[in-house]
Amino acid sequence: MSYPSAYQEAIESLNQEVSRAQPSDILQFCANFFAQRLEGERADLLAGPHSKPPAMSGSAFPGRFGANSNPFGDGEKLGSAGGISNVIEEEETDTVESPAAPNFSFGAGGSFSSPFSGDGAGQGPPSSFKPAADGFPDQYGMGRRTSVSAESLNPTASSNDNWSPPFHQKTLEQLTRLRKSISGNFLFNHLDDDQSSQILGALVEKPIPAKDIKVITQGDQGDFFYVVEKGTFDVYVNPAGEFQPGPNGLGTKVATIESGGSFGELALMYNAPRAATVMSAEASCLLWALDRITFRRILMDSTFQRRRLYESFLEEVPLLASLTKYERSKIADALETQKYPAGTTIIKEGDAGEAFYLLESGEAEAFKSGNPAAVYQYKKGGYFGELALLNDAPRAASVISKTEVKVATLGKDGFQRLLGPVESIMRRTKYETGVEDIDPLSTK
Ligand SMILES: Nc1ncnc2c1ncn2[C@@H]1O[C@@H]2COP(=O)(O)O[C@H]2[C@H]1O
Repeated sequence: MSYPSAYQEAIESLNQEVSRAQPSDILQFCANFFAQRLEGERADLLAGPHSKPPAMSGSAFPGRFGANSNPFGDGEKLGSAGGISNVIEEEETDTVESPAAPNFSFGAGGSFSSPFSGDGAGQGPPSSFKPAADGFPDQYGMGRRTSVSAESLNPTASSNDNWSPPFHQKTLEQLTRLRKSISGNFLFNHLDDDQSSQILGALVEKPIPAKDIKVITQGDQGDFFYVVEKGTFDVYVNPAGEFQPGPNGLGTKVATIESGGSFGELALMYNAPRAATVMSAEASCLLWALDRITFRRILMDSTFQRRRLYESFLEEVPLLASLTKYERSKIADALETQKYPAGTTIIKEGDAGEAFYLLESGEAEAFKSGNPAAVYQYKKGGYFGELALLNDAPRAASVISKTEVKVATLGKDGFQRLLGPVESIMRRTKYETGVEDIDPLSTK
């Protein structure tokens, strides 16, 4: 008997997924698998003519609450737009619309309807999900979907399939604002021109009119990555692994994200439940939302590689030991590696300071003019170049490579934004001879 090719393709995809995931509850797994494929196709149809149907959106892990159910128990709020449940504000009578829908708007009658159909997703986390002590889930990567869709077979842009990103028309004024918002974001640093214009086309503007709007709810499925154009957002982690109703349901505040920053990448990168709840900290905020598939196809590759590349090295840097794993990943996003042969002047005394350096391998030494002996020695995991940035002063010494070295550099902007929590540790560093003589560390 011959089967329709679409059916054969679907069954093959399911087989691959089952053999990789080895689920214990086969029926639930298959039900979720097909429900989510359907969901992806419908979402795409509703999103308009520019987008092509993804083979599958969402994660295939069986949710504690079953496919398409809301962990907060209000199954009736499930929306069809975006194929996912409404969100977020338990108290709100939300009208559900896909944030990707061109005609997205807030609800009638002046009451806010959450724009985030994607992030109120009904799929709860697997019951084994628990965040680590630092709020960063241990299981990241474990539930990683590796098959099924074109997206996940090859998450990077590839010429051998017919995927193209959604395109949302923008005014010149919107484009100018958008370009400015992403210009300082390290995740967008490594895009070529084509990728940049694809990302600019795919982002959708999302005004957040009020304070305390939950954009992301911990434990939910994630469908969008967000860039902050205006306003601030607070990040909360509940040690139970999900947002819970009640006065302490948010958990502890772990971070604040400001304009130019971004959030919501973890769930998309690792196919994991949302690791934190993210809420507007003031009224009149403005976000740009990027759909999961475009994020995975265009942005994820470099982000993922960069975080992996620096993960183990940054864990061994004593200066960064007090940071959470998440704070270290944000540093990894911003680092650039450079190699220098032995005898290279990496930093020149008296110059203006533009970057901070972590020594990835090799050895280097600091020298001060008039003194032929080295005043400081650097080994793997050491850092230099902080004084000029901390004090807005000229370089206090020259740093010269003693062997071939590999350094990870962090620009001034990243240094100021990401190393705030360890500033006091850097200020405590005692230079044995010379450097502190001309550097007014002690005056701070
Ligand atoms: N300490 C933190 N732990 C986890 N997530 C964080 C933290 N600080 C900020 N976030 C962001 O909060 C987001 C919640 O959704 P995601 O898990 O997709 O991605 C998460 C990160 O982008």
